[in-house]
Amino acid sequence: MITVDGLTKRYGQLTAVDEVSFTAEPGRVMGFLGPNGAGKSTSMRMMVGLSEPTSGTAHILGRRFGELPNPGREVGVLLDASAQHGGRTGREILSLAAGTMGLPKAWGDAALERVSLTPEEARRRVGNYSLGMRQRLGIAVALIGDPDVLILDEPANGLDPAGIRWMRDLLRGFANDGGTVLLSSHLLHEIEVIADDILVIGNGRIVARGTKEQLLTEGGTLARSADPAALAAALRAAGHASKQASSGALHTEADAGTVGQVALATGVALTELRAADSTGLEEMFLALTDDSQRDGLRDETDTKTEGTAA
Ligand SMILES: Nc1ncnc2c1ncn2[C@@H]1O[C@H](COP(=O)(O)OP(=O)(O)OP(=O)(O)O)[C@@H](O)[C@H]1O
Repeated sequence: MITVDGLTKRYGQLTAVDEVSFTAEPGRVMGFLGPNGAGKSTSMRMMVGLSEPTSGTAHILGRRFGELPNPGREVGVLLDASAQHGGRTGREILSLAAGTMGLPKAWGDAALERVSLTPEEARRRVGNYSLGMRQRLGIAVALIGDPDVLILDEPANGLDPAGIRWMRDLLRGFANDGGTVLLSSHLLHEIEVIADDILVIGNGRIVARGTKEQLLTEGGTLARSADPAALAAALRAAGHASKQASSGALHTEADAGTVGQVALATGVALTELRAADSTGLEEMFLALTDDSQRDGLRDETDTKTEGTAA
């Protein structure tokens, strides 16, 4: 479990992380989503003791990172896959990590296997690795101590779609075995594929949180019809706001059943009716992060959209 309470980091006038609080639960994968510069890396660095918070606390399994006796046995961390020494082989890097944690060398081989790096690849120098291979090696280093918690900053960076699916399965298995996963990304699709719970950060503040299902449901409904203006008016009369999405379809918070009933009663033929799913989540993500980036909104606290899980 990871418990973060009021975590704040100021650099001079800039508040990079502003009163961030959440709990990441065992058995679940939490995605930490936000645009570039939103404060994800700074938050994670504070969680693992690489940066001192201005205020607030972060606990992993009930203790500050610095209080963990052998941190790599409790929490696996990947902050920057390019940070490994390019002149070393993958196997050497894992041997060093095993040595630091006081683990048998064989644990390095087990970690390599878990991330599907072959023995031949492990004998190559990291300087010759693709970005995706470096990410796999970084995850192997995070996993080597058999920790209960994983904190991964942009681990899907450089992975192709098959690689992202592989990572989803790996993290799903880790969580199913009772582990806690926190991973960041600035790409909605990655988080949508991998995470159970989503925490959205914009301009240092949490702007939305909830299970993926909650946030998808909050994405509303998309309806395409022969007469969008008439459908929009009928929805409005029934108490449901709508707006034209970029695709031309109407986007409304009403559920699909309600939209169907309204269309039937109004005599407007529907040509498409579906949950807005990722389109809705994307629009929400863009709107929320745009809002949080705008000057003047930084001091408002009532712009949050809250689900229940985080
Ligand atoms: N050491 C530092 N000194 C001053 N400002 C910093 C420092 N580290 C980060 N920042 C600023 O804090 C803000 C948050 O940066 P952070 O790296 O946490 O964002 P991020 O969400 O991880 O972004 P990205 O997706 O681009 O990695 C940015 O405005 C960044 O410029």
